[in-house]
Amino acid sequence: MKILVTNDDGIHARGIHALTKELSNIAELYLVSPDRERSGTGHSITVYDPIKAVNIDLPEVKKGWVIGGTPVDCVKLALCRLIEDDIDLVVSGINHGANLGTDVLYSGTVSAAAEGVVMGVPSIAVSLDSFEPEKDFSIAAKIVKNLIQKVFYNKLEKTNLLNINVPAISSEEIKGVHITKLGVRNYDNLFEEREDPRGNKYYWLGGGVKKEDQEKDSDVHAVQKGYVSITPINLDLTDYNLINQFKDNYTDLINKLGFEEN
Ligand SMILES: Nc1nc2c(ncn2[C@@H]2O[C@H](COP(=O)(O)O)[C@@H](O)[C@H]2O)c(=O)[nH]1
Repeated sequence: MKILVTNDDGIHARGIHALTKELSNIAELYLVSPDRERSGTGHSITVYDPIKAVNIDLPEVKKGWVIGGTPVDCVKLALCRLIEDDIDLVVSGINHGANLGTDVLYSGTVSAAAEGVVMGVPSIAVSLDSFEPEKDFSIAAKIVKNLIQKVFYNKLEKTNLLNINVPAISSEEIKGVHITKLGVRNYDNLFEEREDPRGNKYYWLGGGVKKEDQEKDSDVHAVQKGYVSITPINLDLTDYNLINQFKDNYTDLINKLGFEEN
């Protein structure tokens, strides 16, 4: 099995190295990682700047690159240009901090995995529910390895994206695994206002989670209660209910818009 490993916290983050150390036991690894922290970059790509790619030698990795781009650039560049072999799985993480509920819309970790699915490769995003840089990532890495080896390998369809969140507790304390839906994460979006030496105002996004979702089948609730959360995510954003509403009222809608049907 050939796995492409990436992340959004950058090559110096501990999470990606815990992941490659563990996954190198079950697969041949390729790594493409941003050269610096790219948290919160969502599905952004680099269009108007060149993307620098520098080889990196890592003991657990067949070939590795560090690039001056976003997490999605990493996967796109890897699958379209850098790697000639066929990749069986993209694994993005281990993120420093959970990516639960609506976090996934901002998350470079999840979007890098989503790009794998866009490129036709089954993909997994994995995050640890802790922002402590010295946190032990090995438990989350072992969970991902076991899930790939024992549950998902050869069973993931080409269109599958799994978002995995691991509670930051000991393996003995982890109560099990829940298959969940995306919950709701509301943030108290504290933008700190500051002033530069020339009197120009600038802002820093800070804040934190304001209210956690209490729905029992949500990813937020599972991690809160000490379970590993696995959320299957579909990239089809179409609102089929609304399509049917438009179809049911099509004639009326067209008349209101003043177009004559040809
Ligand atoms: N202060 C806020 N933080 C937010 C908000 N929405 C998401 N987030 C955090 O960003 C990361 C992005 O994920 P990553 O995989 O790119 O690191 C996410 O985990 C949340 O912690 C917000 O509205 N305000």
